[in-house]
Amino acid sequence: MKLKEDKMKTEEIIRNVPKVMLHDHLDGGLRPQTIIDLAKEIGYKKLPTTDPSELAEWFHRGANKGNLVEYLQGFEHTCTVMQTKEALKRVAYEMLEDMKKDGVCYVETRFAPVFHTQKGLYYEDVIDAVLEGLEEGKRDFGVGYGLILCGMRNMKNTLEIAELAVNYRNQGVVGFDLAGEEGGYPPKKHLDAFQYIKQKNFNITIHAGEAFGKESIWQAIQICGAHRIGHATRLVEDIVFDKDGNVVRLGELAQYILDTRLPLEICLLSNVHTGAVDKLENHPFIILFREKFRVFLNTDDRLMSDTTLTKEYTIASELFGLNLDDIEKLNINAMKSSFIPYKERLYYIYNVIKPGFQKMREKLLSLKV
Ligand SMILES: O=c1[nH]cnc2c1ncn2[C@@H]1O[C@H](CO)[C@@H](O)[C@H]1O
Ligand SMILES: [Zn+2]
Repeated sequence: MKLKEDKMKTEEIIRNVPKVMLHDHLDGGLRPQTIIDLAKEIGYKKLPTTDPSELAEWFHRGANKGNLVEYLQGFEHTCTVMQTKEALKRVAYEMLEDMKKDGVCYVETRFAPVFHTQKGLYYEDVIDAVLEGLEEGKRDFGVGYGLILCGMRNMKNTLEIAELAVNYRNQGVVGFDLAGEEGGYPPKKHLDAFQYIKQKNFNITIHAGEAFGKESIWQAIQICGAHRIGHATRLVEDIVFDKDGNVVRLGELAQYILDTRLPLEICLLSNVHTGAVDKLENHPFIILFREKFRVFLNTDDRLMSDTTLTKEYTIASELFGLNLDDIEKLNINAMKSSFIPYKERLYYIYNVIKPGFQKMREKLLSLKV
């Protein structure tokens, strides 16, 4: 965005327009101070410091190693302090407060119930506590939410998690995801879980094309029936470029994804930290956006990737030259892709997102920037 710095900064503009986020891990977005408080309550000694900014830095350093396996190690600490109903509720509630500050009007957050039963909670206790925190957060901060339950690729209980997701469909759970280390754990190993979700007319998103190639994306869509893909970074492997980097031709998978408007949940910074891309400048997001794929931006793990949705969009604006219309388009893409009922999606688009962007345009006009 070409704006005069002294009038309104790009970041401030982006923070103040209504945004939608569909890929955010609840256990990857704790406030450092909350981790410190919760660790103290349970006598957890493995944190390196009780200083919140040092702790944030430590998590980020641990995640920023260029591979998914090391990136995922930090979750051991966040999950360890999320083993009571109170802790789960607090984290969920604070997440919505943080979304409000970030200018997010609707969020789909996700987590894996299997990581929260170390101290004897049942799955239902875990999910109830998270939903309670989300419901209170929605009431206090006015941010809409949907909850996605993650099955883990390296575990065998994904059908059970899929069943739980369906059981909670009328209480705030909107879909089922497959997360965790990608290499060596193809999604087709969890076909029973995906078939169950499909039979129940429910929603599937799958992490794919992050640490493994386009085959993983193909399998997630065509074998497992994913309605959305998390990351899909390596879909570029299915696009042919000329020597100047212009798109010459899409492969069959990329063409299918484009034509069927299959949503891609793009996470810029996280992809650099896990090594899915070598640097931000080389992220295929802008190619996919210009080719009119249904893409939008997300944070993935705010704590590990030291990010917010405002930051992701600000970086994209500065790096790839997005303007306000582009940012509106991306957020409408996100809302169209959400797992809530169609009429609710329309409500957000026409009553929240479009008026919010229009208000910002008028404000910018009045400032003559
Ligand atoms: O970028 C990612 N790729 C794959 N798995 C992830 C990513 N970020 C987090 N998780 C995994 O999802 C679980 C549930 O939220 C987290 O505990 C983490 O293990
Ligand atoms: Zn993720």
